[in-house]
Amino acid sequence: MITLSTLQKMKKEQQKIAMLTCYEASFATLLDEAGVDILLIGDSLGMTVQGHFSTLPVTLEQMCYHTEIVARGTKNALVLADLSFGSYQKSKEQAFDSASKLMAAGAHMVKLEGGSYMVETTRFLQERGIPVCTHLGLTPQSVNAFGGYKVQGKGDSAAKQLLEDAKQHEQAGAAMILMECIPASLAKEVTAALHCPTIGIGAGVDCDGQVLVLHDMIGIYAGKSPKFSKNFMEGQTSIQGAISAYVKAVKDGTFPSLEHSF
Ligand SMILES: Nc1nc(=O)c2c([nH]1)NC[C@@H]1CN(c3ccc(C(=O)N[C@@H](CCC(=O)O)C(=O)O)cc3)CN21
Ligand SMILES: CC(C)C(=O)C(=O)O
Ligand SMILES: [Mg+2]
Repeated sequence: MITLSTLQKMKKEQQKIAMLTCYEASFATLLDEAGVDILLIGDSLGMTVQGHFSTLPVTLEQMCYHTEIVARGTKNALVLADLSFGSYQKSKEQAFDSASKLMAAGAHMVKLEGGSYMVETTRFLQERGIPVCTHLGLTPQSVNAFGGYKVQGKGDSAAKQLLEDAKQHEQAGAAMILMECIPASLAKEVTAALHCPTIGIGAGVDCDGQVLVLHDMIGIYAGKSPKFSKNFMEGQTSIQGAISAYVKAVKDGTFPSLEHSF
């Protein structure tokens, strides 16, 4: 079983962490058996499974349902679940109520999106026994504020702010930091500055681990996949083969290459 201490050990020993999104039991078993370290029940299911244009319409009840059916198919991997939009931003108490439901559904850790204003929420959950992953950079629940899915952390002051946010969340007890769609050089700097593991998506090869959306990496997403994702079905004859190729590419540091980075 992968636990928090496994992940810390992997960072220390420079073994890369392979993570994928997963929304249901059959894929959970397949990914688990292929050696994926962390299964993320991402609110991206609003786009991949439900066909919405953003992650905003996803409800906490839906996240709990998907967490339950992923957890049921998982033996070894760590199960990480996204807090849905509106289920944690109001107060740290609201966040605890929502996170506790995801934990009861089978999550081992919850992920929240946010910068400095979320630090006290991270602390509140962590102190109450809920491991937290903080998602920084392109936080998709803020797509309307960003004006689109755009690269974040560009320029000195944005980079400095992101590094500061990461350090503050770590100090507040975050077990892991996930960085999305930021310059590779910044993600490298953050990874070196932290003791906890970092996971990147569109954040370059120097994070402690990588994540992709499952539907992008097997080439079945109906919308347009981001530039940083890669279709691992190319050259493979089965989904199992594609998943194994992804795990291997993350572990040996050949994914992401420069064409999948910013
Ligand atoms: N299928 C899918 N894959 C994802 O990676 C993903 C989701 N859905 N849903 C939730 C968020 C949204 N994400 C996205 C979506 C689009 C871009 C995108 O199109 N980015 C531009 C770069 C823009 C720029 O250069 O500033 C690109 O061309 O990739 C990025 C992240 C990542 N997440
Ligand atoms: C893109 C990943 C990191 C995510 O948050 C999701 O799948 O919802
Ligand atoms: Mg998400």
